[in-house]
Amino acid sequence: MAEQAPSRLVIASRESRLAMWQAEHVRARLSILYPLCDVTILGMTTRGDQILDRSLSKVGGKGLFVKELEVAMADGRADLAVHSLKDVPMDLPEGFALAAVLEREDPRDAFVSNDYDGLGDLPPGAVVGTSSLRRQSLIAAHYPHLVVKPLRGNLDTRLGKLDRGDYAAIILAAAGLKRLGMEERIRALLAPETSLPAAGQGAMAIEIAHTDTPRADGIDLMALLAPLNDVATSQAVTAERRVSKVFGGSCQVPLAAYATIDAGTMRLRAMVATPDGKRVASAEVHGPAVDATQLGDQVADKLRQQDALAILAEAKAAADGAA
Ligand SMILES: NCc1[nH]cc(CCC(=O)O)c1CC(=O)O
Repeated sequence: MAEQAPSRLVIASRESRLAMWQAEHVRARLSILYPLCDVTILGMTTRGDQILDRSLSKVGGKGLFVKELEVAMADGRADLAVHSLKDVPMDLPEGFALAAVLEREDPRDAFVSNDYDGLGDLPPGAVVGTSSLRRQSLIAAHYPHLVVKPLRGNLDTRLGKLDRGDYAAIILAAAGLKRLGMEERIRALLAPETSLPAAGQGAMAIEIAHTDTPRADGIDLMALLAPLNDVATSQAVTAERRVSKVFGGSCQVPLAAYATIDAGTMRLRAMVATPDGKRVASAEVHGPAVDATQLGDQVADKLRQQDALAILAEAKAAADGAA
């Protein structure tokens, strides 16, 4: 039985093309589930979208993409927010919760270039664009002859900078390109063995304001949105985000965590590295997918045994030094 829906629901979203695509996807699915409910999208600009001249890890991290949307929900201007899960901090502010994690798109990193077929084809000194510390570390570790330069902005901005010739190649999440119908720009998909994905990459999440006090209209949003939750994705990202949380949980750290599930068994891989790629800790665990949180803790323990904390301290010192 479908939950009782209100006559109207408002989705808060960033205004980038990818964010709007994702909000529209959720809007369409809710309209099918609750045909009598009028679902609309409230587009808004966040601080993360405005600050484009500095690396996010230096101006406060990914939370900058979600704060304004949370304020809209707290004010009653919106009922839910759709996010790329990768941009959602590990700990949500008091009074907010994730109501659903949607089925994952391709979680891999994509190599995008107009002239080259893959990282292995780039000549020494070629400039690769990415602002992700994780991608930077991985490139430095596997392809030390390449030069990594920062690259910020939404997908169209980043592709524009590539096309202008500022970079020989750029690395982007495959999920965003696929969702926006730009899959043909992908020259190569990076195997998880080379470029282990970030926690939550490729998954969308729905956030709601959530307290013990019921809403004035008596609507149980958590129950209303539950049918959009994908159990396997939810288990995978629970494990991945646990690893991230154990190590300080932000994009200020070069950390990868990636879980796959086969017949109820999870394989969880995780990695931390210094930005120069010289020190890397990586670990892997297997176990029942329902034990996602414990698997996250186990892989974090294994990383710690390989000096992950010292590696992260070195990464942080390097980042602070560069700021
Ligand atoms: N860091 C920004 C961000 N957040 C989510 C995505 C892509 C879509 C996704 O992972 O779901 C991107 C762009 C990128 O990393 O290239």
